[in-house]
Amino acid sequence: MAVPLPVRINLVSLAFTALVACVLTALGGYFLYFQQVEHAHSRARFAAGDLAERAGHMARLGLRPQDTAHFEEQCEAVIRNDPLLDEAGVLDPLGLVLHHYIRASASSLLLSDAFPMKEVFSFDGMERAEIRDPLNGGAVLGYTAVSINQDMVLRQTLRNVGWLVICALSLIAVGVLVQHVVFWKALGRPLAELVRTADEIQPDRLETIPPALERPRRDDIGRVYGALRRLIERLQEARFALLEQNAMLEVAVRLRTSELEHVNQALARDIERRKQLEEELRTQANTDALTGLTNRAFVVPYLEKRLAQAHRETHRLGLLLLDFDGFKCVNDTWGHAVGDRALQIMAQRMQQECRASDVLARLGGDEFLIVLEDFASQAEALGFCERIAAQFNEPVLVERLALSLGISIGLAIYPEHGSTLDTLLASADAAMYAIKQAGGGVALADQAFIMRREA
Ligand SMILES: Nc1nc2c(ncn2[C@@H]2O[C@H](COP(=O)(O)OP(=O)(O)OP(=O)(O)O)[C@@H](O)[C@H]2O)c(=O)[nH]1
Repeated sequence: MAVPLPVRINLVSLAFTALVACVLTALGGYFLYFQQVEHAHSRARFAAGDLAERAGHMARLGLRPQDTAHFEEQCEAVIRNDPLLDEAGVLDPLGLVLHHYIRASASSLLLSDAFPMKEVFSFDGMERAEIRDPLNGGAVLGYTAVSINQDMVLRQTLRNVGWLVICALSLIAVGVLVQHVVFWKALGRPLAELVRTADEIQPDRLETIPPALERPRRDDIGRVYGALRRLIERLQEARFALLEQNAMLEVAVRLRTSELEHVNQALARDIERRKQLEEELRTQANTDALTGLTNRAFVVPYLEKRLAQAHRETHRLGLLLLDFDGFKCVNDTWGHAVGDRALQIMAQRMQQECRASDVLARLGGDEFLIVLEDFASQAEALGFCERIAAQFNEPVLVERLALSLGISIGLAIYPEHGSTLDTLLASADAAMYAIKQAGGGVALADQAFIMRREA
């Protein structure tokens, strides 16, 4: 779980304050100890001086230190009156201990004959004074020495340090409390509110600024609130612009879609028209405009295909070449329009005579061609030719005119009269020409003629 920022700040601050307090307490303890030591030394100096001065007075009265036991009491009084002192003594000029008192609880005995004189003068825990003889020009009569109570110095120092620590801890506790209150009010609560407010911001609820951000604040948090408010305002603007753009985009897409639909429809119509046109063109290309029959362009490739199939399937195929007789005369006598109409009527008659499997084509002028299929014999094919020719027995009625037309038909049969389109056409043409010379009718191709051409 994340620790809130104010608590973290407090913890860091607490750790730092504790560190500072520890350092200050250590320095204070060190200082207190030396103060205490210095105080004990000054007490020892004073006691040693006092003892030496009393000994001087005694010497003025003619009593030397070694002559009176009064100094025993003096030494005891000094030690009893001051707990900071441990031991007091009077020594002769050579360092021999004349009078001496040591506290019962003292840890070690310093002033004894075993304690050398030079140690007395150099030992750090002891203060000394000279006993001067006022009657003898201040000659040295001996020495006084007072040692300090090290244990007591330490105990008192520790006691003082203890108080110091208590004071420091109390100060830290108060400081932390104050800090916590200050940080929570100045930072924690506003930050928590800021986080809650930021969490509540939703894209669809940007219309109103959260009330917490409207409250005026003059501190740094207030600046953060202001920044968040400005951010929301910019988001509002951006969202509004986005909605506008979306709406415009939707309209543009709708327009474009409808445009595309129109274009698509127009394109579909175009394609359909083009297909129809192509179909018409194909039909036109393969159709004779006057009679509506298929034309030469269609029938020649068709004939080639049927010939190939007949070759594969080994069946017969009939080819009829037809040419009107006396048609020029109709044109010349009654005009081209009457000739046209006669051509149309005769084409219709011939077509009616054909079966679905037969193909009638106009090659041009008054020349026609029929592809004949499904016949069992030459006689059957010739019978078909006769029926076609019989259509010309009836006069052709055009604009109250009864026109008489003849027909010459040359019949060539695959494979008897030719195995290729050219030879079949030539056979049929020769037969048709021959019968025309004979005055019209139906003629079967001459096999001998064919043999000659193919040879
Ligand atoms: N009305 C009309 N006449 C055409 C058309 N195409 C060709 N012709 C005419 O048809 C005639 C055909 O000539 P021919 O075959 O010599 O006429 P014909 O009188 O039948 O002579 P033969 O075939 O020898 O019996 C010509 O006068 C052409 O000008 C057409 O589309 N319409």
